[in-house]
Amino acid sequence: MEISVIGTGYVGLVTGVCLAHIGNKVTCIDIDEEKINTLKSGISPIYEEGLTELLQENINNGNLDFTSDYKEGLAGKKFVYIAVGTPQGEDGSADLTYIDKACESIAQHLEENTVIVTKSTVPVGTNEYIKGKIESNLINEVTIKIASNPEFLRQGSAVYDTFNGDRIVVGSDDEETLNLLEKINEGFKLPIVRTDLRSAEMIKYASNAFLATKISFINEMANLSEKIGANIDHVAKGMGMDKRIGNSFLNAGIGYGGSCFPKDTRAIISIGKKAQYDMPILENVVDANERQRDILVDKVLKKYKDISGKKVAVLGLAFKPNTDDMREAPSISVTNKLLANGAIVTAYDPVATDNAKEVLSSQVKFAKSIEDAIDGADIAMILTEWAEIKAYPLESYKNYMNQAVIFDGRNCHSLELAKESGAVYHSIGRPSMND
Ligand SMILES: NC(=O)C1=CN([C@@H]2O[C@H](COP(=O)(O)OP(=O)(O)OC[C@H]3O[C@@H](n4cnc5c(N)ncnc54)[C@H](O)[C@@H]3O)[C@@H](O)[C@H]2O)C=CC1
Ligand SMILES: O=C(O)[C@H]1O[C@H](OP(=O)(O)OP(=O)(O)OC[C@H]2O[C@@H](n3ccc(=O)[nH]c3=O)[C@H](O)[C@@H]2O)[C@H](O)[C@@H](O)[C@@H]1O
Repeated sequence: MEISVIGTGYVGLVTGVCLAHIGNKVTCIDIDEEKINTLKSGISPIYEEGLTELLQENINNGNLDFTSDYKEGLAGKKFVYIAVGTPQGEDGSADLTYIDKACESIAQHLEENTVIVTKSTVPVGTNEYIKGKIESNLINEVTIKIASNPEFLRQGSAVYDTFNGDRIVVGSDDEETLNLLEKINEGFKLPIVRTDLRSAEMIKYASNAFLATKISFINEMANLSEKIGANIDHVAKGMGMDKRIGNSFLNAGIGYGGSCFPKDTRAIISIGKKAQYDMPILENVVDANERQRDILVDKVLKKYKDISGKKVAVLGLAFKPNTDDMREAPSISVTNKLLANGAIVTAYDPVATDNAKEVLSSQVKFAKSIEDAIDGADIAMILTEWAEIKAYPLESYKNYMNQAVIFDGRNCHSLELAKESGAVYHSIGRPSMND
């Protein structure tokens, strides 16, 4: 199939590359010319395992190309995927500015009948809005069909998820469009859920909201476990063995971040408000997550009372491992709170340092290795469970720090090893060691 993908961010680029890999002829369009030039030379602007290899292979075999020119990018295409950002607006609802602009550009350059497929996460009813927006701006006499094909990939394992996800959702109010979308997606060899437009849009928000709820729930259990002398690792294991609960997404920590859970939970609350329906569960999920981000610094402040002038090493900055994305990363609020309390902060992340420099305070110093960060530090705080940070032995901290005091916001180490190491070790929802 001849496909055009609008937007080459995490979703658009991975979608475009993977659609090309299963045999489609794909042109990706982005308004960011610098990004397009980078992509044309076979370099991925984002860090995703396996992406560069697939990108280069499909450019070389002629299945994939890139342009910032809509006319060139839409020529001869039967399907146009929209994968532009839908960030959080000021009132918490999804901001559709990028969608609007993409629709206007599509309408001005569409020369034949086309199926518009929305990959971006958009509020219920937006696909109908997109159809109207494009139709009212069309220059040529063409007809468009519309479909929703929400994306469930995770950053850091985006390519893997595209070929190994649990399901693909295709939504349309037109049977023929659903058949076409099903045909395109057959190449991924995953179960396909066929549904109407609005249900497809709702499946995306309901899924992210449920996962966010699971995280806030386990964090609440962790905070209580700590107070009453239980261990959240054992609690989560015991809960997760019940298949109705499931053992994934039960890792307690300093809260969820990233470009999606925070914005999508707020967006669904806003969708509820517009439908005059309160969503008390989700409102509390969001509040609980905000509070959870403070938990680790609060532990530090409880122990030291005054951290002014103390040297704090922050290990891990990205919102989760295997990504360089800093959007809504808990490290932002943690470092701000440390600095506000007078601490001297040195941070290390294996991949996200460049992006972190853009969003963290200029007072944060950046280290090139774990050793570099903890050298001469009074306190070490683990914020992201990178494999490198997890594998770094607790015994080694004392070789560099003034005294090995570690606050682990991602429960990277077993309590047994923590005890043996002799380091003072605090974590989330578990007893402290050697304190
Ligand atoms: N990042 C993720 O892991 C996931 C994101 N989503 C959803 O997918 C959508 C896209 O998210 P990301 O890929 O993270 O966004 P992103 O911000 O990484 O990328 C968006 C891209 O669209 C481009 N763009 C903006 N306006 C444009 C226009 N008018 N024409 C052409 N290109 C334009 C930007 O230059 C940028 O390269 C959002 O709705 C998001 O909620 C869904 C599942 C996973
Ligand atoms: O809509 C989206 O953008 C995507 O959002 C999430 O993917 P992502 O944000 O990449 O990352 P996750 O692995 O889900 O982690 C999100 C946040 O939750 C936190 N988390 C996750 C799992 C857990 O058990 N505990 C926990 O605190 C992570 O540290 C991270 O900050 C969903 O997992 C994807 O299915 C979805 O497509």
